[in-house]
Amino acid sequence: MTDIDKAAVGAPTRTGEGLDARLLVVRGSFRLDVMLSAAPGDVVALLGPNGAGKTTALRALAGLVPLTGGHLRLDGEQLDAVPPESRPVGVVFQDYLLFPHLTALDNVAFGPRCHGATKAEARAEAAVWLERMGLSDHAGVRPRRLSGGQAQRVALARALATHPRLLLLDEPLAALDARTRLDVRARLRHHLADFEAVAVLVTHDPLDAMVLADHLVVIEDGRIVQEGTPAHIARHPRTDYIAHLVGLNLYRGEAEGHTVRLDGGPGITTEEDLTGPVFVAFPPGAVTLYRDRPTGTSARNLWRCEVAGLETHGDQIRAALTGELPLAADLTTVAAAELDLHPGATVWATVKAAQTHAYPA
Ligand SMILES: Nc1ncnc2c1ncn2[C@@H]1O[C@H](COP(=O)(O)OP(=O)(O)OP(=O)(O)O)[C@@H](O)[C@H]1O
Repeated sequence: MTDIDKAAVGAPTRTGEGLDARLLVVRGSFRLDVMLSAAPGDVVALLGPNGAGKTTALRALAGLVPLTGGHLRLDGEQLDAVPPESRPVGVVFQDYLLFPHLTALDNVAFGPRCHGATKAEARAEAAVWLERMGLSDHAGVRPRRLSGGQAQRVALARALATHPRLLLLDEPLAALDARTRLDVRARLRHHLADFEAVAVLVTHDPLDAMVLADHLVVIEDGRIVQEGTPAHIARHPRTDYIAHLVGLNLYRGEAEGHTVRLDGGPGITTEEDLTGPVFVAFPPGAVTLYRDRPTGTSARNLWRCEVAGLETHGDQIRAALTGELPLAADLTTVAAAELDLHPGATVWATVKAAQTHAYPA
């Protein structure tokens, strides 16, 4: 099954429920052209580097940026021409965008009120949502007295209180510090699991995407370069950007049996027996480094490299290597000291065939 086949898992149902969109937006020299489909209950994450077009896609779904072409259907209804305020869409922005002069309760009540509820109904609904967010005690508080995590929970309550058929989240955790982020991520996961409509999340952070979404859409330069489940994408990256995100060395070449000949580079011996264009990936932790050419190693892959740079990576040292094969290798601080690694040092890198993973390109 290809990645595009896998996308069908999140396709709208035959009754037309869910999201079915082709977003074509031209802004100056930038062109976004992405197809998005999702069934009710799906959480889709748009992931990609700066300037890839994620926010433009989200704003197009919200109606804040007009479509240059394509279509946008939600639960069978054509939304292209529906103004943003009339769309059944809830939006949560990175910087919350709460009304500073309204209390938390009235911020949340604003959503239902705009959708026609009476003041009393809207406030009753808002109280329920604040309670679900664990914020009943803060109902009378204005935004400037809320922490970042609390403000983001109010913003989420405000979006959910309108019972949107499409929930859009633009980098919802980006403004939070690491600890708050953990807490809000866990809560968000819980609320998204209960959410019965389609949710689309924009993020830079692979962890947010992996934890929160069941379908990832990776956008680079206005186009979808890969989509599928988080587990599939983490194991089968198809671009350097994704490989880097999930922490893998990635190469492209031509397989003949257990050997993959890289374009203009050396061969890699792999576990898989394949023929034709393939990707080969292996984690930096699978690389063993030696200062002298090792003898008697059972590893099938051996390359002569040069250390280009060293940086700490968690409790490990990550070495960037150039030479026969550019690669990243992780080693302990003790090992790095024993090998006397420094930029410019020559090293030999080995990787066992069993630790590589090859798959058709
Ligand atoms: N108002 C605008 N007018 C013209 N071009 C714009 C406008 N806003 C954004 N762009 C361009 O559209 C492209 C996509 O931007 P967008 O903000 O959608 O990317 P992104 O993936 O969300 O990036 P980031 O992660 O940095 O937010 C960029 O090249 C940007 O320069």
